[in-house]
Parts: sequence; structure tokens; C-alpha cells
Amino acid sequence: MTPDPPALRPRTFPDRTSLGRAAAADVAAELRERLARQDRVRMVFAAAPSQQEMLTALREADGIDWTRVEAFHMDEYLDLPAEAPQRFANWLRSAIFDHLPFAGAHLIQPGPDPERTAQDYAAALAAGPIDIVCLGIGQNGHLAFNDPPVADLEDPLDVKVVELDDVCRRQQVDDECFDSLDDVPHRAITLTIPRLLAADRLFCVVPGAAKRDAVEKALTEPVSARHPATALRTHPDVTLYVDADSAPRSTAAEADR
Ligand SMILES: O=C(O)[C@H](O)[C@@H](O)[C@H](O)[C@H](O)COP(=O)(O)O
Repeated sequence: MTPDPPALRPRTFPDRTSLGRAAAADVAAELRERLARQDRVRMVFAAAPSQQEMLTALREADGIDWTRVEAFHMDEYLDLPAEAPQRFANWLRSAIFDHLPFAGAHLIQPGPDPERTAQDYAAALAAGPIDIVCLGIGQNGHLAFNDPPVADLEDPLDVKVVELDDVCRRQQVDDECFDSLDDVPHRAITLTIPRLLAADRLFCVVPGAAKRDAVEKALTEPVSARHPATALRTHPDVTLYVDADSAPRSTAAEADR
């Protein structure tokens, strides 16, 4: 008897550019298909360097009526000035939101009461189903800002305020988003894992050698908050895009193209 294929099977590409292009082609195809049968598509974007090539290619995709696409993002720092380029809303505006005529780009704009901001964003998300999530995986295995080991795979909340762990904060320095660890905020607002996994379809884009260990664990460790990305294996429709650098050694030989 043939064993069941793994629930989360990586598609492997030679480099991050070909990975980004392939992921964007798949996201674009999904958007076209949904827009042919739905009035609106609602999607969530990650704001992260790992997503850059995919977003750049998606901006060029043909035949998508962006005026019927509503965009959300999955997390935002607290305690940064509104104009800080590191704010995810600002990063996404320059990477994609300002380039396309979205029906609406719903930005997380933290006010004086972050709990209230989280509740308001949860309400905006809940106005309809989420069709598509484009996300990455952190070096520490996080999804959005759900860091191990406190991430709650059965979180009753949709959006919440979290403390960021030091591995997560260090990743932001390694990614050259901040000059030093002291500059990285300690708090953020994030969509929870159940909220992310409530989407119909997830595209998980994870290039780079720094992610090889996180990808390997996502595929092989028991599903638990110790490595939140393992939760992707509980969803029926996630595609994981890796490159030669992030591919687990066991799968690198199965390159897609
Ligand atoms: O992007 C976000 O909105 C999330 O906070 C985060 O989950 C991110 O997708 C990963 O940490 C990958 O990030 P890098 O691209 O920086 O490696």
C-alpha cells in the first residue's frame, strides 16, 4: 500500500527568485479562479523580506481585477512611530498595497488602546470569509507573531496583543529591518493561528538558508506550540514553497524545476 503523502509537501525551487515567481503565479491563478465565481476575494499578506520576490511578481500578474480584492495584513508592531518604515502597514504599502487598485487595504493602525485595535481588526476580518493567506515562517517557527512556546494553536481569539520573544526580535535585525536588538519593539498585534488557518487556501513562502531548520521542523515535529509552523499540517490546503537553501536535505533532490 502506498503511504499517504505528507499533508504539507514542499515545492522546491533553485533560488528565491524562481520560488517567488512560481508562488506568485499560483496565487494569481487562485485569485483569477475565485474572481470568476465570487464577487469579492479577501486575502491576508505577511510583511516580510521573504515575501518580497513573490509580491513583486504578483504586482505584474495579468488578468486580476484588484478592485474586487480586499487586503489585510497579519501583524503589526506596537510602540513604533506611525511613519516608521518598519511598520508592517508601511512595508506592505510600498511592497504591494500602493501599487494596485485594491477594493480596500485594511491596515492595522495601533491606537492608544492596543487591545481595542486588536478587537476592531478582528471585527473587520470577521465581516466575511478569508479566502487566501500568503505567509512566511519565522526562524523560530512562528506564524505571524505567534512565537513558541506561547503560541496557542487553539486560541479562542482572532487577533491579539503579544510579547515578542528574543529569537523573533533577533530575526528582525538579521533581516536588516532594524539596526540593533534594542530598536526592535517588544510588543505586537497578531492574527492568531486559528484565524490564519481559517482561510480556505494558504501559500507559505519560505526561502533562505536561515529557514532550513524551521522548515524541517514544520514538516517533521509533532504538531505543537513548540514549533507553531507544524500547525500548517492541520490545514487541508497549504502549499509550502522552499528554495535550495531552505529545503530540508531529505527533499532537496525532489526539486520542482
Ligand atoms: O511577515 C509577517 O508579517 C510575520 O510577522 C512573520 O511571520 C514573517 O512572515 C516570518 O517571520 C518570515 O519573516 P522573514 O521574511 O523576515 O524571514
